[in-house]
Order: sequence, then C-alpha cells, then structure tokens
Amino acid sequence: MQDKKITDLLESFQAIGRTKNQGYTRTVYDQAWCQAQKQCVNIIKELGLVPWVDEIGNLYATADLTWPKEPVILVGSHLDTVVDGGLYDGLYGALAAVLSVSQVTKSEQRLRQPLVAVIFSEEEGSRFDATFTGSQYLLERDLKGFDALDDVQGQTFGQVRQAAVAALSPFVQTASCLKITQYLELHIEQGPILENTGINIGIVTTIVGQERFLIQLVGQANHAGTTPMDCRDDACQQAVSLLADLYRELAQIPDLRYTIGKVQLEPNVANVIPGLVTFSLDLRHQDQSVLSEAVGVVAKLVDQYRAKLERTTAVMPTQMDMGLQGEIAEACQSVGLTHQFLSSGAGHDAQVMGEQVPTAMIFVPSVGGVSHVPDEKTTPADLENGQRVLTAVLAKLVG
Ligand SMILES: NC(=O)N[C@H](N)C(=O)O
Ligand SMILES: [Zn+2]
Ligand SMILES: [Zn+2]
Repeated sequence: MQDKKITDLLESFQAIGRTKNQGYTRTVYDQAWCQAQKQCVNIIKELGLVPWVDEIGNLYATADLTWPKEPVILVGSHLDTVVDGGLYDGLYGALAAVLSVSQVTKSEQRLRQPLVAVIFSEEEGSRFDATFTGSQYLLERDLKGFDALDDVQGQTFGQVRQAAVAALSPFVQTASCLKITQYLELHIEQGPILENTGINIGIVTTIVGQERFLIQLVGQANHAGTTPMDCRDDACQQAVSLLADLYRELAQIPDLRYTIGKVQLEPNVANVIPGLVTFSLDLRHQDQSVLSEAVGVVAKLVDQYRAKLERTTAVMPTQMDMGLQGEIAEACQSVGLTHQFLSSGAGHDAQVMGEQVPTAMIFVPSVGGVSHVPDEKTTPADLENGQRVLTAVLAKLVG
C-alpha cells in the first residue's frame, strides 16, 4: 500500500455513514463512526504503522511498536462529521496525516524525533453539546464531565464512549501521555478564498474565537384547541420574539458571525402549545473583545426574557506559530506550489492545540467554497497538493 494516494484512502470511506442526501453522518461513537475508525485502523496497518487508542477514542499511528517516550511532532485532524456533512472535513487531514507520517518514516531519512499521526475522536459537537473533546482530552487527560452529557436519544457520552473504545481495543494498543513539541493540521478551507484567488495552498495565520450557547425558554404546555389565546404561556412565541431581538442586535456588531442552527420544541406536537424551547447560538469573531461584547448583548436579552443561558463552547481566537507558517511557505516553494496567508473562520482542533504547543494549519481549496453540506468537494489535484506539502514540512522538521 506504499504507493497509495490520499484520494484512494478517502475513496474507501465513501460507503460509510452515507446519507439519503449523498452526504455523510458520522457523529462521535455512532455506528458509522465506529466503522470508519476500524477502516482507519486497517489503513494504518496497511501503511506499516502501529495503531494506538486512548480513553476518549483518539486514534494514533506511529512507526514503532513502542509508544514514544521522547517528545514528538503530532499531525492530524478529526474523524467525526456534522449531520449530513461532506466527505472531506476532518477525514482528509486525518488520513493525510497517517499517509505523510508513513511516507516520512519509510524514507531513507534519519528522523530527529518521532512523528505521530492523530485522528481526533470528535471536533464538531454534532452529537453532544461539547466540541473539541478529542483534542481537549489529549492535552489535559481529563474527561472534564463529558461522560455525563446526554445525546437527543438520552444516551450518555460515557456509555457510548466506553462501548466504542472497547470495540476497538482488540485491534489496537493503548496510548498514554505524549510530549508534543509541534502540531500540524491539514484541512479543506471550507470557504471561497483560495478558489477565488487561484492559489494552491492556504497558510493559516489565525483561527477565530468561538462561543456556543444553549438558550432555553420555559412556557406552559397545554391543549391547542381549548386554551384561549390570551391565557397561553407559549414558549415558541417567546422564542420567536427573542430570536428576532437577537438577530437585530447582533447585526449591529461589525464582522460578527452569528448562527442559530438548532431549535428544539417540546413536546414538538402539532396540537400541544410548546412548553419548552431550546435553541443554539454560535458566535465567532477574530477579536476576543468583540466576541465578549456580543456575549454581553446576548446575556442582557436572555435576561430580559427570563430565559436560561448555558455556554457549551468557548475558545479564544488563536494565533498560529510564525516559524511553522514559514516552514509551510518554504515547503510550498520546494514542491512548486503557490501559497497565501489567510485566517480561518471555522474552528479547528489546531486552536485547542495552539493554546499549548506551536501549531500551524495548511488549507486546500474548497470547490464553490461550500462545507458542512453533502456538496463539499476538493479536487483530487488539490487533495494531493496539500498532502505533498504536509509530507515536505514533516520531512524538513524531522530532518
Ligand atoms: N472546521 C470546522 O468545520 N470546525 C468546526 N466544528 C466549526 O467551525 O464549527
Ligand atoms: Zn466541520
Ligand atoms: Zn474540520
């Protein structure tokens, strides 16, 4: 399998977690996720590397049978998807990491330090209301209360996590702590910049800060036909008014990205007045002070409506390492590709890692600038370009 290409590796996932809309749903620890993880184990072994797993289900690939004790360079991305997402978000960078580690470790070159590829268990927050759980766990070795979280079916993170990791453990070894000197992540851009400029490779300078909330409004469930209109406490009606206020007020903050992507009514039945509405709010900005200002606006409005506000994600805007950005620029030149510097409006494990270790990201163009939808696409040439650059950077760093 030495001459396998990144496109071949991605192709082997085309039937896993496929949806009726021709997208992919692989939320953490679900059936498709477990199947995809086993396929990753097969690929790791076929490429001559050794697979390892940790307690949260992060999968690692190294060259040796012994787990590295000395400091390593880590490279990877995530395995999970949003609901009805595309083939490339996360999986591309994860598989490219394994392929590049195998190529560099199999080369004639004597490595100055070990390379480890990581396939993070979860990044998107699409099943449980927690994001970046894989990378947070790697850095802190702490499940931080994740195990108590429920999904919509009432299954807990802890139950499904333990089952998923147990299912994998006959095939892999158990990973313990790593000392990491640098982290690299290759990812599709998920936006239109590279396609519009016609540049091959993006080098990320900063990643936006991101805060996610759940907002809950409580009313009184009652009969849709017998309850007079002036005697109702309709949680949906309150929510509509709060949502309109949020959209209006948040629009006043320049360059803020705000998204209400999930709304749940209870009991969600046509002839019952909703007694409870819960919706998500995702806020992003490059500048932490502006993000904090937006959070202040939200908190004030939520208070006016006597709604409940729960923060589920908070990551600061993160600067990528300047030295590693330079290494990527040099690697692009060495393989004859053009590059440009750009910031990321999407969140990444790289921003969790970047808080503790020098970190950098490489982007490849997204066709039409679309992502988190079944139509997500990157051309085979661009997929291979990104992986070549990743291999070149790793070879230089360990050479
Ligand atoms: N790259 C991504 O799509 N990551 C995140 N989960 C996000 O930006 O929402
Ligand atoms: Zn994503
Ligand atoms: Zn991603």
